[in-house]
Amino acid sequence: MTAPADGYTAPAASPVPYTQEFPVPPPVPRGAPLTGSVVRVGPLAGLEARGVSAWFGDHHVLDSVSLQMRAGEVTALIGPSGCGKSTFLRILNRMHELVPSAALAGEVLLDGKDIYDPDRRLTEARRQIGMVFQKPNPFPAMSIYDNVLAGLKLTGQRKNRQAKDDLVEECLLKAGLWREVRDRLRQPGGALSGGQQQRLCIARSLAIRPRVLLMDEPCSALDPTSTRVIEETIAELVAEVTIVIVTHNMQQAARVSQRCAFFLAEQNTPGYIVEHGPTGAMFTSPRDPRTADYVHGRFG
Ligand SMILES: Nc1ncnc2c1ncn2[C@@H]1O[C@H](COP(=O)(O)OP(=O)(O)OP(=O)(O)O)[C@@H](O)[C@H]1O
Repeated sequence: MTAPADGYTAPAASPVPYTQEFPVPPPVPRGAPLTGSVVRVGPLAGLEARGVSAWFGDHHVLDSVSLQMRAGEVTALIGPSGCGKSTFLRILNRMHELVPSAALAGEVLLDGKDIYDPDRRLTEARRQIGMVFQKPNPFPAMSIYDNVLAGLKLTGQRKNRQAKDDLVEECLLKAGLWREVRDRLRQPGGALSGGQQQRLCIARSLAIRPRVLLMDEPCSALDPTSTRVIEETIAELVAEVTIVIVTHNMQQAARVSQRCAFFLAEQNTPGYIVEHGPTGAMFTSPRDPRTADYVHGRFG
């Protein structure tokens, strides 16, 4: 990883206290029991970014971002458009390097081990750290059943029929979709509603047993009811997979996350983290007035 030298220094956060009340909605209960047979995955894993900077060609888009995303928690990345949240998320599972002009510096540690270590395989990092995108992207002509299993082929895993059936049920159950589709598993994924397609994508991600799930505005294309279902799914999943979510919806960040990081890119400077901490504190008593302005919708 190479870093162009550009002499940029991130502005220091202001210590001005902020006291206005913010109506934080009640959080979705975490780790509620799932109905059905659930096979637990491996131990929970934490993710840590250390001094991550990113570029697209000469465009410096992230500057020295450090953040701990704790095991078994939902961390929400918030901030105005263009401040580098999606870029940061894509760095967390080595997708950033798919862009030909992209460069980065820093470390991303999964359980203390750098996923960018040259001795570690790229496919292993992507298997352990799954991604759900803004727009649901199931394979539209492929059956619901085969969509769930699609990642297995990519990772070279082979299973017998019974093991596949069990895995499909388990993942659809965890994604909150099983009851709606159990009688039509052979129908195409493209025939589902947008919200159902997004849950199918979550089920597909879970089938390869990730230790971290990255979600890039997973509800932005969905109606409020589907959004609520996905949020409940997130609350259940976090008992077994660490989640990092980018959202523009402050109510959603408050509902689903235990911790928040506020990103900002001011006046054509690269994005950086102004402030991060427990979600309740970020919304009710942020340390920096820019955080307060953002979470109260005064800009962005
Ligand atoms: N593939 C790319 N090639 C070149 N520049 C890019 C690319 N992807 C993102 N950028 C630039 O990087 C900066 C950060 O973009 P990014 O999408 O990470 O921000 P964001 O905070 O996620 O924005 P939004 O909330 O609108 O999705 C922007 O200036 C954007 O134009």
